[in-house]
Parts: sequence; structure tokens; C-alpha cells
Amino acid sequence: MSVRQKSIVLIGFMGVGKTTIGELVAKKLYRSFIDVDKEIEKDFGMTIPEIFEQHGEAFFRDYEKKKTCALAQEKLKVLSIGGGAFLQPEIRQACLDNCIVFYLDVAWEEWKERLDILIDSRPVLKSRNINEIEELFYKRQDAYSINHSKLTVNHRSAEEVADFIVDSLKHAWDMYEPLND
Ligand SMILES: Nc1ncnc2c1ncn2[C@@H]1O[C@H](COP(=O)(O)OP(=O)(O)O)[C@@H](O)[C@H]1O
Ligand SMILES: O=C(O)C1=C[C@@H](OP(=O)(O)O)[C@@H](O)[C@H](O)C1
Ligand SMILES: [Mg+2]
Repeated sequence: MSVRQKSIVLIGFMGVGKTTIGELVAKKLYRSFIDVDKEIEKDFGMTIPEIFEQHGEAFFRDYEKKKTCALAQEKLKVLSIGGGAFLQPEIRQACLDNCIVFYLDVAWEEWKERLDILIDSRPVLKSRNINEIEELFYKRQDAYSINHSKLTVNHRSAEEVADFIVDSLKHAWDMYEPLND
């Protein structure tokens, strides 16, 4: 597949900004934006916390795997996937094989300032104390470390990060697949 046609996938910990930044990147590239969690919510007519509550996390992970692997086959999209999705080897493989994967990284000190706005909509956070959340934050970095490009969002607005992603993509596209005049 042409590198220009590959979908862009944003990965990283909950609350790093995948959904917000993904939407901005899609607009800047004139592409459709897909937030996998929002698609799952539409499929069930329920919020993510409701799905966790009614069906349990194992059920959510299984559905997330099918949905994310299917959406990773699409071309010319910008996708934000759930923060836990990349821990599943099948999802990792589907995204790395078919898409360009950007890992959004953030420092713990900056991330923990966002906890209050995230806690009610993220069941994985709600069931843990701050020390357990910190442990999860560092533990998940291993899975995220397999990516095509990593960038740090510390002290940057969502708009700045989106501009950086678009610029680096344009640079890579021109380098690997220059357009003929
Ligand atoms: N670069 C940023 N700086 C400050 N706040 C941000 C930034 N990116 C996102 N946010 C805020 O953090 C919260 C979580 O963002 P979201 O895009 O839902 O993250 P994710 O999809 O990774 O869980 C939102 O309230 C959003 O407005
Ligand atoms: O990290 C996780 O395990 C999860 C992250 C959430 O998405 P965001 O990363 O967009 O918050 C959502 O998929 C669900 O609450 C589980
Ligand atoms: Mg999100």
C-alpha cells in the first residue's frame, strides 16, 4: 500500500489526548476521523463505563479487539484507539502492519493533573488508587514503545501536537513517495 494512503493511528495512555488530537489531525489532512471507543459506544448504545459495568472488562477487550483490528484495515483514516488496546498483540500487529502508528507520550507529573477530568469516564482509573494508576502508567509504556513514531506532548497544546504530526507526515511522504510534477 502507498504510504500516503495508510491510515494514521494514535496510541498512548488514557487522557494523553488521542481523541482530541486525532480529530484535529484528521481535519488538517482532510480525512475521516474514527474514535474506536465512540464506535463501540454507538454499537452498544451505551457509554464505555456502562459496557464495563454490564458486560465486564473481558467482554469489552474482546469486542475492542475485533473492532480495532477491522478498522485498522481501512485506508486514509485517522484513528484514535483506546489506551488499553495496544496491549493486545493482535491489535498491535494489525495497526503496525497496515497503518502509521504515532505514540503520544506524556510525563506522569503532567498527566496526573488531568486525573480529575478523566476519572468518571475511565472505569480502569476508577477502580484504582493513585499508586496503582502510576504503576499502570509505567507498566503500559512497554507496549506503547513499539510504534512508528513517538512524540512527547508535555507543555504542548493539542493544536501544536496535531501540527507537529501533520508536518512530520508530510515530510515522510515527500521523502519516501515524492509526487511527480
Ligand atoms: N495537549 C493537551 N494539553 C492539555 N489538555 C489536553 C491536551 N490534549 C488533550 N487534553 C485534554 O485531556 C482530556 C483527555 O483528552 P482525550 O483526547 O479524551 O484523551 P484520550 O483519547 O487519549 O483518552 C480532555 O479533557 C482534553 O481536552
Ligand atoms: O486504557 C484503557 O484501558 C481504556 C482507555 C479508554 O480510552 P482512552 O485511552 O481514549 O481514554 C477506553 O478505551 C476504556 O476506558 C479503557
Ligand atoms: Mg480517547
